[in-house]
Amino acid sequence: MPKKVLIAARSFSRSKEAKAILEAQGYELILNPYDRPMTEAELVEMIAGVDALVAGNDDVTGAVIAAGAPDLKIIAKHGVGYNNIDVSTAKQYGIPVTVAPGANSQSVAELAFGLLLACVRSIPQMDCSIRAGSWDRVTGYEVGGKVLGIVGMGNIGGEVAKRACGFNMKIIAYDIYPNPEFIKNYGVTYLPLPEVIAQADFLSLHAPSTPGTIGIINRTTLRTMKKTAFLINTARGDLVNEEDLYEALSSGIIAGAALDTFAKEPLENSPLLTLKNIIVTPHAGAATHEGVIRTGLIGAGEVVRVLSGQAPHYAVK
Ligand SMILES: NC(=O)C1=CN([C@@H]2O[C@H](COP(=O)(O)OP(=O)(O)OC[C@H]3O[C@@H](n4cnc5c(N)ncnc54)[C@H](O)[C@@H]3O)[C@@H](O)[C@H]2O)C=CC1
Ligand SMILES: O=C(O)CCC(=O)C(=O)O
Repeated sequence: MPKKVLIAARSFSRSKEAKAILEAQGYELILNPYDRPMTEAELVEMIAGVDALVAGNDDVTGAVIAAGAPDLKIIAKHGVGYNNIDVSTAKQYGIPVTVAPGANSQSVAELAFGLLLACVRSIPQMDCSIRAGSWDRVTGYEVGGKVLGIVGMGNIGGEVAKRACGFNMKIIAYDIYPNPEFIKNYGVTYLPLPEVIAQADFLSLHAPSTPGTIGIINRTTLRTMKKTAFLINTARGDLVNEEDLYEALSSGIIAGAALDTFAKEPLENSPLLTLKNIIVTPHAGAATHEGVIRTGLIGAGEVVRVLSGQAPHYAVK
């Protein structure tokens, strides 16, 4: 009987390089039949008898893991943010959860920077306006000399800081573990979170979703931001209270925002979509050809290692 790998992560299933590694082992690949992340119920229905699960942003709950045990030997996250996976239940069943550290950092950092520039120069708004028959120029702002605040200075935050140096920005950051390399290489100044939020002209979020970060951008903290500031969130939607952000954007508390991630995805019928000073993308930070290949190769390698009895390289602790 061939070993079975359920590939819920749609990016992985489109990566012939990653799939080839699994196919070379003779595994049977079962693909996510939906054109979106899988729900708990859908995963529970398909997980029985599966040896490995490659998960994207699918709902890998305790019920899914319980339904997969004892056959399920590994959950390989196609990416880095594993807040959608019930790691503690996986641990109880002795199932390692692996990630692909750094594999998509460049892709996400480039999108974050693209969003930052799109916000401050109103790029999507001007594109829309020309298509509607007008030739109005929006006067924006330069980013050189402005303060970029980064919350979560890890792999992605570091890549964002590297790019900000090229734009001659002043970089301030908050992280629970300051990294001296970022101070040395990119001139990052670490500050307490309230100071980063208050001083930033652009506030870019790159921390994981944890009990310590959920809701860090809320009514109270938004009111401490500059009125001219822009918020960029390519981390996780639940870092931002969306109702409070709507209020802040519609009443001029901050100038604008760009969001790639949302509390509930896909984003549907959100009041945020009625605002002109917001740009949204569909959790596409990691969606580049290069990033998907790197991420898939790491995930496939982890699956092969575990299914052949070896320890994974990048298991979540
Ligand atoms: N939009 C997208 O497609 C993607 C989004 N992401 C999100 O970005 C996040 C960051 O990714 P990486 O930089 O690769 O992870 P990383 O683990 O390299 O960096 C995360 C950083 O956040 C810091 N951190 C943890 N808790 C914190 C707290 N309470 N306050 C401040 N800092 C805290 C850590 O010390 C670390 O330096 C992921 O967890 C994921 O949620 C990641 C990849 C793609
Ligand atoms: O789109 C993906 O593959 C997941 C990207 C992501 O959010 C992550 O790596 O945490």
